[in-house]
Amino acid sequence: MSLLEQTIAIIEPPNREIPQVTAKRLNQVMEDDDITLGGLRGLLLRYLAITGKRHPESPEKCTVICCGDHGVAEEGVSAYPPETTLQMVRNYLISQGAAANAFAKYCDSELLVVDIGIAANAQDIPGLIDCHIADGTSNIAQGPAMTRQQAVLAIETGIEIANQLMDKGFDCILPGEMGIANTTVSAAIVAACCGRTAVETTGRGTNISDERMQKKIQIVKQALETNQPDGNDGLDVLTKVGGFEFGTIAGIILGAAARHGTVILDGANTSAAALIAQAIAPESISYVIPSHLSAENSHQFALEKLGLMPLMNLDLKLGEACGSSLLVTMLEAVLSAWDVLDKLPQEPVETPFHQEFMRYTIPKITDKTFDFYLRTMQDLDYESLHNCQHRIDNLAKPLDSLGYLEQIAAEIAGVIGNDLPECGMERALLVFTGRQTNSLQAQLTAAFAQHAGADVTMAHLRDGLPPTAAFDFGREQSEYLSLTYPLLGLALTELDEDAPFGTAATEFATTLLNPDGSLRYEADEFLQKAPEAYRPAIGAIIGAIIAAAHNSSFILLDDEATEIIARYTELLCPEVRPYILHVQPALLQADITLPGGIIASIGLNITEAALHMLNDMRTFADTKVSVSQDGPGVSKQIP
Ligand SMILES: O=C(O)c1ccc[n+]([C@@H]2O[C@H](COP(=O)([O-])O)[C@@H](O)[C@H]2O)c1
Ligand SMILES: Cc1cc2nc[nH]c2cc1C
Repeated sequence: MSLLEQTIAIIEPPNREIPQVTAKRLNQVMEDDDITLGGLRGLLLRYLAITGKRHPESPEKCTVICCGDHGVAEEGVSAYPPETTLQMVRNYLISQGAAANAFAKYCDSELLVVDIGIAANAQDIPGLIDCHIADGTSNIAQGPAMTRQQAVLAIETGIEIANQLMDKGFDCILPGEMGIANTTVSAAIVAACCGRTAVETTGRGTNISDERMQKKIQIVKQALETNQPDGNDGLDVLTKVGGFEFGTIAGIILGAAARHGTVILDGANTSAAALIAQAIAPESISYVIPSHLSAENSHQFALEKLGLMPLMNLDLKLGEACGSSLLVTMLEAVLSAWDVLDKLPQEPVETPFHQEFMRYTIPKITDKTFDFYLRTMQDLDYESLHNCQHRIDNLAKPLDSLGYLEQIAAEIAGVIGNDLPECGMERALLVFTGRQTNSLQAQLTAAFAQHAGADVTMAHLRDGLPPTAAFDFGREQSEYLSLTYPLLGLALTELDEDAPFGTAATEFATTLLNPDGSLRYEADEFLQKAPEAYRPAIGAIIGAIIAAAHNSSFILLDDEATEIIARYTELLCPEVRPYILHVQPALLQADITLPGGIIASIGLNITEAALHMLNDMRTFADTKVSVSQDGPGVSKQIP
């Protein structure tokens, strides 16, 4: 039997009992079905099924960037010249200033770079793993990409990589790829495997112009017509319209699945590779975890066919394991929360929160106080923002390819007035609570905050005072914290006596939003329309937002209740808008309904990734990578 056949033969379904008992235990401890970890619960159960352990060790991660060239590049389907593949490989291993380097560092993953078919002699590059099959594939618009033997070799190389990594103790692989023109290839693979047209699956790749996009669609169409790949035969698809790196990633998935290892998918290209693995051995996909939805058109179809739901949409268009690096930190957070939950109530962990209590006195607050804040609100430092954006545009990646992460980094530069905000900035969660905090909620808040490196202040609200008192309490707490913490998560919890986690978000949504999700009231009337019991919470969050923005802190929002209050605050005071990061559902589509700072903590992790991009990546000029020759990158990237 060949290595491929042997591997397919031993892939078995993942463990079924562990996720079942875990789900039962979660239901038992969390009590309330309405208030859930949402998509984090599915992520946890899937990972436990893969590992077959109730409490696995933290994942041992390895990022593997598979690099190959594509004959179809000669059709002019990319914004960058073909030699960019080799230049980026030098960047990974010599300059070490690529997104792959920054994100591996961010999530503490080992980084490997594999030559599976670069169209150049790359042997002088230190550390490059030589699995070279050929100098690039043949042009798929003219005929098959490779021979069937080469396709098997590409896949078996991936299996061997997975085996070697598992032997060394790695159990979580984050595949990535680099290959100019390979989004033309993935568009063809997805069209073949998902029964879609070239128009549906072709995307902008490295951010190409409208004109080139039309050309690219025609080339994908031609590749499909010329080769007639059979979508049910993974090897046929790979041979005819594939690329070497797609075969290697498919092999990594098969090899990891055979050894009960995890593979976290990144964008459209790794998902196209997963379609090939699925066609060869459907069960292998049980060992795969999705991360984000790429902006590349083919991705949604691939994920649908794979039966996978991503938890994030960050508008990423890059193949260097960026989204998977973010997902793995979310996985680690939920694993540590699960460790804590499963030991309750016998062994609670410490919750080292700073406690603050609202006074009984009524502060002298008038409209003038409010006006003072609004009149003296600082403008963003637009010079820092623009300088930061200029650096981001010139980091060695296609223009805008890191999507919302780019926006977050530039916005923070503007908020704190520094062209290059550093990694590891001080961060805190300010959580307003309506009563003595329920111990389970406190344990969850502590677990997620600790993972995000955030200090926590529990700020206790009191009933029976006018909303101005709560406004002043929120203002005061936030003003104090924002002196020390440039990153500040704002959250609510425990507002309702009867429900252990509170039902605030649902009630906020039903009373303050229209059925289509838009805001129901004008800014100045919403406080009167809000349920009486929640007015202190609303006042406190408004006060906290305005004071944090006033003191130039970057604000991260939490559950739907804080989201709604923030949206009204933005109506009331549009100046606060650029200071606020909306986390769920803007970036995170996980339907987490637990309040108490869990979503804000994930927002802090996303922010940290954006800062790693900004600090650890290097520019085109530094790394000698070719700049864009087409599309919006032409006017912005400097060689
Ligand atoms: O995987 C994705 O979602 C993805 C989306 C857009 C671009 N890419 C990266 O962009 C490169 C291919 O783009 P192109 O335009 O040359 O086909 C390749 O090196 C990929 O890693 C990757
Ligand atoms: C052009 C280009 C394409 C890429 N694909 C993945 N990383 C990349 C980086 C650059 C610079």
